[in-house]
Amino acid sequence: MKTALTIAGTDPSGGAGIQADIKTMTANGVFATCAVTALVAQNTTGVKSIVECTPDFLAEELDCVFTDIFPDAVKTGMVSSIPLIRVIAAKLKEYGAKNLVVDPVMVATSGDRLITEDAVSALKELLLPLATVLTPNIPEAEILSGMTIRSAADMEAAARAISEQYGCAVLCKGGHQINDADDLLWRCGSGKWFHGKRINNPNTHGTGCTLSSAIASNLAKGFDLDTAVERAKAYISGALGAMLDLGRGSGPMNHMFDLKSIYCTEKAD
Ligand SMILES: Nc1ncnc2c1ncn2[C@@H]1O[C@H](COP(=O)(O)OP(=O)(O)OP(=O)(O)O)[C@@H](O)[C@H]1O
Ligand SMILES: Cc1ncc(CO)c(N)n1
Repeated sequence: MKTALTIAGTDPSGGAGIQADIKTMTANGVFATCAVTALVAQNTTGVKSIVECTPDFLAEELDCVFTDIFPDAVKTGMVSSIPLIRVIAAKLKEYGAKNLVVDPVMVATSGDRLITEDAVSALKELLLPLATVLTPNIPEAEILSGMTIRSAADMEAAARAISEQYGCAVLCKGGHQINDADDLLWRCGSGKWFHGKRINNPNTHGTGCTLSSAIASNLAKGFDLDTAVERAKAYISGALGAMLDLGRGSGPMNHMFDLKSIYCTEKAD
């Protein structure tokens, strides 16, 4: 069985963060492992408080995974602070991690910060250059590119600039700002749009975590990046389309909407 590792923060309400990542990886047919960066007391209405793991503890978590169940792909989500980013970058390099999906998580849907302001430059300098693909939403793409994004053409310009600066592919998510379900993948000097059908579901807690984990799962299974994105979009559309309605805020999706296909998605050689 193929394996994937998520390095991220927690969500006790289960719809985002490491909990969403593990559900997504499982539902996409890979064995999920995880290293926690921060314990986040949050639910569908917002973040209450954050307790970070120490850098030494995170390093030990990563050693435990990499020396035992080596991941076929890795996803990073909430990386929280400079000392944790340093550890993550060092360990990814030390172990030669492959198929790295970096979700540059900055602010939760609720508006709460999930990375300290001073750590954004460490994220750029240390983590982005290691990525196979980055998955910024519009506000994150604006911060990474220094550009203002108001249109699909702006998304293309920003994704291209970020891709050229950090030497990796960039999936700029249209998200809730521009066209909800249409995302642009910039790779190898050209762009490709992935059009999704907009689903009228206000419960979008954890969509970013879920998409990046689904991409990592499909890379782990050996699909190329375009196909991995295509499959991840189909998965998130299914999870949103199941119209789960839980919690008092923007609720979680149904990650297990299609349980019967879980073990039938291995890539045919
Ligand atoms: N209403 C919708 N219908 C269909 N697809 C959607 C909808 N909303 C978001 N998506 C898709 O979900 C994926 C995640 O995008 P989104 O922009 O929501 O991420 P995000 O802002 O990083 O998420 P988060 O809210 O977890 O921080 C993208 O592929 C996007 O196109
Ligand atoms: C831990 C964590 N990571 C990412 C997000 C963004 O959805 C969140 N709410 N919580």
